Amino acid sequence: MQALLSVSDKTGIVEFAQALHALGVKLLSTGGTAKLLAEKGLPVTEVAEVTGFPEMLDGRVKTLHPRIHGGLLARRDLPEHMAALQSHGIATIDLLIVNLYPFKQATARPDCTLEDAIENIDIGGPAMLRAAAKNWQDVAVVIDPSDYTQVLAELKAGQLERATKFRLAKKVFAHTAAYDGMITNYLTSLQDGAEAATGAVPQRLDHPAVFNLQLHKAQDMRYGENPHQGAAFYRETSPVAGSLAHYRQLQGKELSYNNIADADAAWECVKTFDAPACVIIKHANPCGVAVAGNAADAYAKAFKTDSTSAFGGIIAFNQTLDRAAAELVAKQFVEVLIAPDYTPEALEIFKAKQNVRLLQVPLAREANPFDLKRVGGGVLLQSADAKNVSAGELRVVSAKQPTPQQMQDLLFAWKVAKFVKSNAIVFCADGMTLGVGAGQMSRVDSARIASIKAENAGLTLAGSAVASDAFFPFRDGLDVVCDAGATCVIQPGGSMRDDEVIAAANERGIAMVFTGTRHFRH
Ligand SMILES: NC(=O)c1ncn([C@@H]2O[C@H](COP(=O)(O)O)[C@@H](O)[C@H]2O)c1NC=O
Repeated sequence: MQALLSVSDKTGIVEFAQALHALGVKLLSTGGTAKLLAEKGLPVTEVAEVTGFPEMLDGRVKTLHPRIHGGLLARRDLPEHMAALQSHGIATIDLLIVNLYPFKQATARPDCTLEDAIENIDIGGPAMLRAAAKNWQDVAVVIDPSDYTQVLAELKAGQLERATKFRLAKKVFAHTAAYDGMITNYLTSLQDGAEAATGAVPQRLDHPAVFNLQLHKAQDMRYGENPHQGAAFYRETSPVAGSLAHYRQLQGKELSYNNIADADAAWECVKTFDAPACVIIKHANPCGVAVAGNAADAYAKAFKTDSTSAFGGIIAFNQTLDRAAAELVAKQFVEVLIAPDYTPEALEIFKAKQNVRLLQVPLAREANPFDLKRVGGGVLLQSADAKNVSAGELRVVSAKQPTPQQMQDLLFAWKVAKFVKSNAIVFCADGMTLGVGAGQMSRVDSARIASIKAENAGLTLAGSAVASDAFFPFRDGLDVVCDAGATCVIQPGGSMRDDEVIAAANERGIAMVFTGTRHFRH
């Protein structure tokens, strides 16, 4: 058996080659890899010896030769193929271990010139990978050091399983597709004229002309948004730290499509708070959000907002879920719970409720690199709404100044409003939501609904703070929230009739602050 080793990422390659050698496998290798193996005392034949050509053109041509590609591509079951190899003195290559030039790492460097990027496009590597993967029945191909262990174990047991060889081949085509996708994303993101500026770091457009994205199936689902729709959950190759895709399910039934969508809404919202927070989501909207001194108190407050809607909700915490919080949550019907961690006592409590899906997601606040939304025949791509307004950015536009307590409530309400579908109106006080109006076509209706919901929950809006995700186009919406009892309002401002709305705030004697940014969410 002959193996060809040619790797840029040399992690584990020496140990792997030593084990192959111990199994009697003949080692063939390219420049840098061969040098490393030889230094470790392994008998290795350089590819250049086989091809009869030195590696040339700064490594651009090393393995691109019939003596290599013949050895990879010949079908062992076809006598004509084997005869052709024999007549040309070509030996078969039965195992290929290749990983590619680090294009991603190179282009991530801020000083990467176009020339650097181009030199990091691997040519010979993908050619060999594709050749071996095409001939997967006869050639095993390994691109990922994490596969070394399994390959060795099977070789030691006698031979590589057919299923393993097919899995490795599929992995190769996914990998080379992603690699070419990455190159295309980079090149088509370059501004016109980038090709002229030799030695300079090229200007890049925010959105490439061709956008490739590779997603990996994490799980099939019983159905999609509705039972007649099929569905699966796909994960990015490297999801950002702290994103839902990193979840570990500790117990409970299989996650559904709606569970994952709602869990994401809950998790993204709860992550924005520093204090212990709890978010209860129903149909992608928060129906209760609160901060408190601990997780249990945060839950108790969040539940009060709309205990009817909280039934069967998706509940997220930004703190370890402890016994006190678990005991409270366990009293209600909950579909999914999300927390950075659970104490053993909390886990014990949910053991008796095996239907509850418990997700553990490591907490980190990195924003997603982009947002993507399907439309007929295409997708809309935008940067994530990562804007978090700070107190310093707010502009008080009313005659009345908000008190420090009001300012705190306003900022809390504003954070929540960002996660409520537009038009969003959110009444809050003392770090909890009192009434949430979501997804209405009219802002006035949203305001009315939010106040009706607070009334239904028996919560007073007297002295409350209100957030509106976008500006009040007229004073009518403001009048509704004032009539309900709000004494301070936070909104982006920017309406043609801001003057009218500010005059209304002054007339009603409330404090109003502008954020300068809005948070539409559709
Ligand atoms: N040009 C070629 O024929 C060629 N053959 C293999 N490579 C790559 O060379 C790298 C290994 O090089 P070395 O063993 O010299 O460190 C691998 O990433 C492999 O994918 C090549 N390099 C680039 O195209």
